[in-house]
Amino acid sequence: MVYRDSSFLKEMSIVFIGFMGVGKTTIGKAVAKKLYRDFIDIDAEIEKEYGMPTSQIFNQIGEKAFREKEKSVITNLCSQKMKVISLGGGAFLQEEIKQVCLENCLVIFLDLSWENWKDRISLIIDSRPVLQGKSLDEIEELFYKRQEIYAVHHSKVSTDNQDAEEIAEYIVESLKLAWELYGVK
Ligand SMILES: Nc1ncnc2c1ncn2[C@@H]1O[C@H](COP(=O)(O)OP(=O)(O)O)[C@@H](O)[C@H]1O
Ligand SMILES: O=C(O)C1=C[C@@H](OP(=O)(O)O)[C@@H](O)[C@H](O)C1
Ligand SMILES: [Mg+2]
Repeated sequence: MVYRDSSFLKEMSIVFIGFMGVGKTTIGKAVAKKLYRDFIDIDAEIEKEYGMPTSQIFNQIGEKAFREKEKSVITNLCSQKMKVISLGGGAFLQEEIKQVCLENCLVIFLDLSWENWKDRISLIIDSRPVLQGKSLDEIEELFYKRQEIYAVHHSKVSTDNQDAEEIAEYIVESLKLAWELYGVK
C-alpha cells in the first residue's frame, strides 16, 4: 500500500542522542554521507559561534551560557528538513530541546553499555569538561542518571562491539526498509 502523504518521513531530519562518547558525531557524519544529507554537529556549531573549543567555553564563559546557546542553535536547526544532526550528550537535559526534537525530527538514541563505554574514556576525557575532575565511580553514576533523559526517543540502536561504519550502515538500511514499508518514494 502506498501512503501518498507519508513523504514527510523521508524528509524529516534525523537527530542522534546519547551519552558523551557513544559515537553521535562519528556515526551522524557517516549516516549523513550515506544519505547524501548535510551533517550538523551542534557542539561544532556552538564552537564556531564562540570561536573556541567547548572546554574553553565552559571555563571562560560558563556552562549556563553554553546551555543557552545549545538551546537556541538546536531550536533553529530542528525545523529544517533533510539534515542529520548530532546533539551533545547533555542537550536533552533541557525539556524544550527534547520537545522540539521529538516533535520535528526522527530521534535516534545510540545506546552503549557502561562496560564498553568505560574503555573509551581516554579518547574523550580531555575534550569533555563535564567528565573532568570526576572519579570513575562518579562518571558511572552520571552515565546511569543520564539514561533517564534519553529514555524517550523514536528509535534505539545498540552500538556495542560494532564499529561506527557498521552502525551507520545498519541505521541507513533500517531507514530505507522503514521508508519502503510506508511506501515513501
Ligand atoms: N562504534 C565505535 N567503536 C569504537 N570507537 C568509536 C565508535 N564510535 C565512536 N568511536 C570513537 O569514540 C570517540 C567519541 O566519539 P564521538 O563520535 O565524538 O562521540 P559523541 O559525539 O557521542 O561524544 C571518538 O574517538 C570516536 O572515534
Ligand atoms: O553531556 C554533556 O553534558 C556534554 C556533551 C558534549 O557532547 P558529546 O556528547 O558529543 O560528547 C558537549 O556538548 C559538552 O561537552 C557537554
Ligand atoms: Mg559529539
